[in-house]
Amino acid sequence: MPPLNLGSDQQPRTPMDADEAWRTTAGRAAGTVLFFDFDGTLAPVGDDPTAVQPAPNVLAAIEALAPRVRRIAIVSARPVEFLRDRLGGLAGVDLYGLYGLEHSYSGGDTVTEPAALPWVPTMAELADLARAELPAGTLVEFKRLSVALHWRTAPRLGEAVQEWGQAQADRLGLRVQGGRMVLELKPPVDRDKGMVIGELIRDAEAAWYFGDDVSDIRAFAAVRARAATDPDFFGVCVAVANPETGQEVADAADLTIDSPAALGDFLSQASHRLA
Ligand SMILES: O=P(O)(O)OC[C@H]1O[C@H](O[C@H]2O[C@H](CO)[C@@H](O)[C@H](O)[C@H]2O)[C@H](O)[C@@H](O)[C@@H]1O
Repeated sequence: MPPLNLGSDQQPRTPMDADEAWRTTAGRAAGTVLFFDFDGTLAPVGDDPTAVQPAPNVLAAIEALAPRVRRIAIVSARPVEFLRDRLGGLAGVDLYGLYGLEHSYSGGDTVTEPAALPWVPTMAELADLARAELPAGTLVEFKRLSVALHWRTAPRLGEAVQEWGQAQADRLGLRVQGGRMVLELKPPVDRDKGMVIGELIRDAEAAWYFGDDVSDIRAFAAVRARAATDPDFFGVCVAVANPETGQEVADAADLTIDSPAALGDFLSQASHRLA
């Protein structure tokens, strides 16, 4: 598949220069939505998924941007409660967890997609089975409505873990989502980052999406699709570089930023442009 930003019907009208892009956004800031993935975008990746924290400067930058745009949302594969814990101090930011199977608007209660709830017991059993059957070195992350199988600290296990995960998905009728040294098993419920973004930008005038991994490419595609049908809509897709799946993501983006810390600097500068 050609990179999304080179497809003949999806050619971005986005200026590739970030200064120009923020100037264009400033003219429609009240109709602008900013979306951020969490792991690898706001937070640097580490060995232990429970230990990661946002890069020091990103939360302050998002806080400064929030009053200047219509809406800010975090769209992640993490549960909403995890995001709330890590981003707790951020007022007025919407959280979409588990690829949109959960959400919380502006600090409100967490709402779960009803169609996913019957899958909780299956996921719990699957996590137990993974812990029992997968070789030592695999990290099993149970997220209530999904199970992530990690091999970051034991890269040699990647192939075996993916084979096991795919076999379980086939057996149980689950969906799989690949990522950075991780395979995730999810309920067969139609919800992904692209669907979330597509719904949230229906009446927006501009949107920026910042992401680092392959699941974020669907979100980029939703921004592109909106731009393709509305010449007045202004969409920008930004990749945060990663050494694993990053090339594919960068190929689909308008801009690439080096790291979560660099994203913090980029957003701080942006908040001055939207002032
Ligand atoms: O949608 P995201 O917010 O980007 O979440 C994607 C996955 O992120 C986490 O895994 C990744 O980050 C870990 C911590 O840095 C790292 O150890 C792992 O190798 C990465 O794949 C999270 O643990 C997963 O559940 C998410 O699916």
